[in-house]
Amino acid sequence: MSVIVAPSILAADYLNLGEQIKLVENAGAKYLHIDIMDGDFVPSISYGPDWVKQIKASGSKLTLDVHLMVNHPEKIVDTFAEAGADIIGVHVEATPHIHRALQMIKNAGARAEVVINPGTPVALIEPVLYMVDQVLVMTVNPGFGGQKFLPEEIEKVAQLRDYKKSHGLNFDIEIDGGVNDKTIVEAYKAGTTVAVAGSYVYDKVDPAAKVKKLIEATDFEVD
Ligand SMILES: O=C(CO)[C@H](O)[C@H](O)COP(=O)(O)O
Repeated sequence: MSVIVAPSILAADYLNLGEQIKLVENAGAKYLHIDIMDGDFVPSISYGPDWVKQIKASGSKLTLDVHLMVNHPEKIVDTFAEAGADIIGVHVEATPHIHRALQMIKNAGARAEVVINPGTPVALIEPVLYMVDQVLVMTVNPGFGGQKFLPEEIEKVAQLRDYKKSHGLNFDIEIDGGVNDKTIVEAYKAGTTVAVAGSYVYDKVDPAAKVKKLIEATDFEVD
């Protein structure tokens, strides 16, 4: 068993996006991570639902893992589900209506993900863990690629793994930010099942080799 690799297109070469996606898919990535940034919840602005629609229509078999770094995500979850998002992640910090936002994602036929920032404890999302398919633990503060991995976030992964076991739940645990073939190892041991990697994969050198390295680095059994 290895971690599921989710390359983040934030660091990709946008003028050759189709090719960049094929490279990681052929190398063994199963998910493609698409960061939606609104310039408000996070300082940056990225792209919108048309990107998801076009990637879906490109014939890629990758699971489209859409991370909404936006305030009031419940206003746009339907739009992204219609565009073809397979997984939609919403930040607990971005809305007073996290339960409703997750319900909307599920009603729209996508997999529901709740996301926590480094400053947010796991306890804050415990009331909604029974209804999610995936939890994303941010291992950097969201908004920018290329930041340094925060090792203290691994403890939250372990807490979530223990919660899953003690409550008989089966959600995936994803990490995002500063992931490389070194930082992934302890996070995988703690219970990470999906790893987002942006700049490590798409550093313009050899994205396929980087995906393979992440898979190889986690090619061992954990309980
Ligand atoms: O959510 C994110 C930043 O907020 C991204 O997924 C980002 O692409 C991660 O990049 P890197 O792997 O370079 O840290």
